[in-house]
Amino acid sequence: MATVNVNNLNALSDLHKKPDANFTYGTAGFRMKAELLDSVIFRTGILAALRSKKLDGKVIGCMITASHNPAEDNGVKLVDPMGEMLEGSWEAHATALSNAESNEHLIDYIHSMVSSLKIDLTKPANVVFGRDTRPSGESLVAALADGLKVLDATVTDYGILTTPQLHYITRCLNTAGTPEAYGEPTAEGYYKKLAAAFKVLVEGKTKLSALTLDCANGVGAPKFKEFLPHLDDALSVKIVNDDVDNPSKLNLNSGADFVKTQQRGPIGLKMAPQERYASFDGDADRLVYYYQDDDNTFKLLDGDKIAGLAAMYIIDLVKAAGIDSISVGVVQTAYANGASTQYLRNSLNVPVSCVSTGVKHLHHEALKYDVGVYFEANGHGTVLFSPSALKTIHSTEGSNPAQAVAARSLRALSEVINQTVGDAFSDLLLVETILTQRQWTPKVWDQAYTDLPNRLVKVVVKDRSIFKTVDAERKLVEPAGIQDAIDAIVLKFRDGRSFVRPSGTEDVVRVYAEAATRPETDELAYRIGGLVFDYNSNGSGTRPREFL
Ligand SMILES: CC(=O)N[C@H]1[C@@H](OP(=O)(O)O)O[C@H](CO)[C@@H](O)[C@@H]1O
Ligand SMILES: [Mg+2]
Repeated sequence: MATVNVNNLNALSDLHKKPDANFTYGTAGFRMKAELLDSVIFRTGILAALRSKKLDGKVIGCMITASHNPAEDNGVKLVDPMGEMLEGSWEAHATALSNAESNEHLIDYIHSMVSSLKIDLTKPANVVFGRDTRPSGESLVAALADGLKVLDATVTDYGILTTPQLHYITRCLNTAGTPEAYGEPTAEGYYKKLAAAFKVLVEGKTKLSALTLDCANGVGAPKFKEFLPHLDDALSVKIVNDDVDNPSKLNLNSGADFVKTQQRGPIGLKMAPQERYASFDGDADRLVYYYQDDDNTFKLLDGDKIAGLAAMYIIDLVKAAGIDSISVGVVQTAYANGASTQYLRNSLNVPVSCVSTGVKHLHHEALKYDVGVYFEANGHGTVLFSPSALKTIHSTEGSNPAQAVAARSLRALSEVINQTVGDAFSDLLLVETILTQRQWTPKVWDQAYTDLPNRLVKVVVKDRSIFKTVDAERKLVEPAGIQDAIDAIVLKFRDGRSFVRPSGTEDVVRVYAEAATRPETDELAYRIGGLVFDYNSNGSGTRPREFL
């Protein structure tokens, strides 16, 4: 069995010493204050090389970003060969490597992986990486490169990219020269592919008024500016919050997460009634839309609304193309608004699955449908076309001109939508396609259903690990008895629904509540919040005043 060059590892690892901290590779990879990340990223480089060797030298992607987190944070996520998230069973290896206390422990763990996973160290390792606009990215890339040197990986640094661009590039590199070739493995190739498909989709339609796009002062801004010229004149976009030269502004009072959680527009953005607005998050994999109604109320068109719009459109298009062998399904999490689930099931008659929080769960479930639409309410999602659906779409010519046009649109749609991961650019083009095809204002889109008022509350507890869930995180089985208490409260509220789960990314327990009216929703959320806080005296700090 080949072994790791210990001298090489020692010399490199000494440059990236582990601080006194404990790390976990979670739903969003590693994510924390950037100053803690140097050793974690160095070791993630080693893991990426091991993963590539395990997969016979297939290219693994590595993205340095902390998405919607504040500017001082950073993080890292690995991308598997087809552009999907790192296989779940490797997350534990990432965690173990990052926590090895000494070089000896690190080497031991690598060797234990080599033997238990039968990794052939003589195989090549190929890794590509990119980063968002965070200032800490540059030195973290250097740590990553050192980690990759440990196992002599062949690397390509793609510089500053959006997260979905790196997923796209990874898939392109691994499919090049095969019948599944995904495209040119460059940002330029990505722009060309998306733009060509979008132009087909809106050809001959009257252009909509300009969309105002908030880029959260992140990587979406320079990259969307690079992309726009490829669209020629097919779409008008006015970019705001594009100040990437002031890192402290990243995600500050702007961006998809701010808009979704605060249920308001970015601070400083003057909104005009009935105009379209959209926000990206800090690494451009999330998208939400919004508008201001005639009575000046703020209206959010979140991931659930995008999923509903996309499902409605795809079902119509499949029918219009005369195809009856393709079924559409939608995947949501428990955070999806109850009204959206009702709309999908009862108005669109599509099957809806509910899975645990985290995109990998949604992605996995969506693969079970011919066309699987998946979105988290926060705006992260995409539409997956199965190989058989693609085959049908590509072989459908249509028996009349209308069917031929619909089939052509379906083909273009499968090109415009990023098949690897939720992608704000791609999702934006999807929404703009549908609104342009239908000549809809955001208000018309919004009329599909009315969201139930909802509230998300964070509860700080002493130990969130005591909260154990089942049923796609909708029910608590531990602590014992708490679910009965929740159910008893929920029963008192019209259209009431509430669930409690520990966050996978923050040290809090989240409470979600919805009910028929805003006051009832707030009362429900704060009563459950209070219940969780008080349960077995597990609350931490001062009991929030609003808790009932
Ligand atoms: C309620 C909510 O928005 N939760 C987010 C959040 O997960 P938590 O496990 O709830 O902290 O971060 C995840 C990663 O970005 C994202 O997938 C998920 O939707
Ligand atoms: Mg993101």
